[in-house]
Amino acid sequence: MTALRAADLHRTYGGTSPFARRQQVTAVGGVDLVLNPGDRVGLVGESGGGKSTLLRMLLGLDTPDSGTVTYRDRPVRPGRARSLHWFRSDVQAVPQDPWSSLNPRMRVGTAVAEPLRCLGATGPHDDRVAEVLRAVQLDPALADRYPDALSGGQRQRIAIARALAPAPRLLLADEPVSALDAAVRLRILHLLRDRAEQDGLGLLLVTHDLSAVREVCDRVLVMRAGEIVEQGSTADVFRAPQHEYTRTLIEAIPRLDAV
Ligand SMILES: Nc1ncnc2c1ncn2[C@@H]1O[C@H](COP(=O)(O)OP(=O)(O)OP(=O)(O)O)[C@@H](O)[C@H]1O
Repeated sequence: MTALRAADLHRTYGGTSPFARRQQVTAVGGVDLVLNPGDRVGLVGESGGGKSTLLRMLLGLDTPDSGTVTYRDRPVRPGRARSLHWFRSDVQAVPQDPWSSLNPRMRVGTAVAEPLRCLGATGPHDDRVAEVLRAVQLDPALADRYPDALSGGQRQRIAIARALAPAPRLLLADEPVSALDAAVRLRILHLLRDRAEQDGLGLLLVTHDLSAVREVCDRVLVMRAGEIVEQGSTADVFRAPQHEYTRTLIEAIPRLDAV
């Protein structure tokens, strides 16, 4: 049984009046995608290509205009939190923006434990919180702090720790290392890769940065203007990119991976 499956997803933004129709943007125009436990899939493309929109539909946060998202053959649709527990306990997300994703009035430890509480796990959760903070190379003592006192890179790692806290089977991460310095970035990418290889976590790494995909993923999807223009094993796509757009992305890889 396939875990997460998207079939022919479409999502357009803009109004339906004759005037507004001219301003419509097709954010996602017919995407198919499959993610199973243990998969390490990179979804790459430039800003505005539709990656975040696709991710929101995969997570049941947005409704496609057409097409379906299923998890273990059950439909995934936006709805009340409780009606999605069956899905959220297996599929977690790392949001793109570590500044807005953390409640400034909630201590870090409470924020990291939040998915556990929401999913009905009985506490105390202190040990699990300390474990996942250590996994993302943060001092567990940060649990007592408020997000305002933390750097962007620390917040980003807290968002990753929080997503890992309920031990999901799949992790959908939107630019999860964009705020990290080069050395920490590599360690976090390797943590994600190890979770996939050793624990069978299925990973969808959404990024504009192909070097991150090369570190972590064995399969890559290249998205442009709402469509997957190329896909294949990471090795093949890097060795012999078929699409001009993929070649441009590969040429743009920053030389940070020498750290
Ligand atoms: N809420 C919205 N209303 C109108 N247009 C939107 C909305 N969200 C996204 N778009 C448009 O849809 C297209 C795809 O955006 P999306 O954020 O999915 O791309 P992306 O590849 O994730 O880019 P980024 O990496 O910058 O997040 C863009 O043209 C964007 O302007």
